[in-house]
Amino acid sequence: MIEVHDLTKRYGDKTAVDGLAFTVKPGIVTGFLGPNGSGKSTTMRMILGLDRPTSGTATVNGRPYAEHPDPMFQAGALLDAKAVHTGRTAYHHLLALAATTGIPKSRVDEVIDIVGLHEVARKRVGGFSLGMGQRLGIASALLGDPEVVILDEPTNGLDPEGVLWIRNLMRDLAAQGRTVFVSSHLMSEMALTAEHLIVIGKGRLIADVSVSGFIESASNESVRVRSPHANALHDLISGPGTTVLSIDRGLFEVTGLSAEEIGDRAAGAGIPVHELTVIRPSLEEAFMELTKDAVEYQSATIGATR
Ligand SMILES: Nc1ncnc2c1ncn2[C@@H]1O[C@H](COP(=O)(O)OP(=O)(O)OP(=O)(O)O)[C@@H](O)[C@H]1O
Repeated sequence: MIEVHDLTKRYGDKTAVDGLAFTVKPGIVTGFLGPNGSGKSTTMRMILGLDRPTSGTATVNGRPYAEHPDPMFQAGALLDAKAVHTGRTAYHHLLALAATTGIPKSRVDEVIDIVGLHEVARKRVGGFSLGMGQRLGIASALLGDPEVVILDEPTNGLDPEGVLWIRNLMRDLAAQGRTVFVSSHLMSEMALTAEHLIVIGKGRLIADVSVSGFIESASNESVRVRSPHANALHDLISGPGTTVLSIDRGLFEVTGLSAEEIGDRAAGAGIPVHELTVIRPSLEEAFMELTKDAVEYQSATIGATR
């Protein structure tokens, strides 16, 4: 379990994290979402005792991470996969980590198997691909068989096979009862992996919501309907609780009525319909909408691409 209370981090006059409060529960994957620069890495670093909060607290399994006598067994993290000694083999990198933290040698072979690095374990890390480096970073995180696993953008730059592997691994770790906290700036990726979401923007909490709740609130659908009898159709579907936008001649975008209702009404009135399309915003669009006021460097064309 991770608990964050009123967590704030300032760098000079820049507030990177601004009064964050949330709980990350065991047994599920929790996605930590936010646009670039929103404070995800800084928050994770404070949870792991690598940055000192300006104010507030972050605890792992009930205590600040650094105050645990056995931190490697409490939480394992992948923050920067490139932070390894490139001259060492993967095996020796993990062995050195294990030796300095009182973890038995047998666990090194176990984590190498878990992450599928068996064939390259005796090769120097300097020659590793990005995906192999991510796997090694995850092996290091799992070395202490920790209750809490924290991964900062673990799928960044990976090929589809690597993305799928990490997705399944996170789900398995959660199914084993662990707390899995994973950051991303991609809503679509989190929708496939996480059960719960903590969304931040400009260091502030924007949403603490289940993925299914987010999808439900995001699926604010509308219906596009086209008919050569534009006026008759307009009269038929207009009314309280319905919004009818005229897009083009005979083409309307309707909210407040389902496609079935519109189709049935038109059929009942003998009005021909040439198009009936349900329009649902993508999760990525819903996420952009949610965080639009909290994006640090907004592109001028963002609206035009929707
Ligand atoms: N050591 C530092 N000194 C000054 N400013 C910093 C420092 N570390 C982070 N920041 C600033 O704090 C803000 C939050 O950064 P952070 O890296 O935590 O965001 P993020 O959500 O992880 O972003 P990204 O997805 O781009 O990695 C940014 O504006 C960043 O420039």
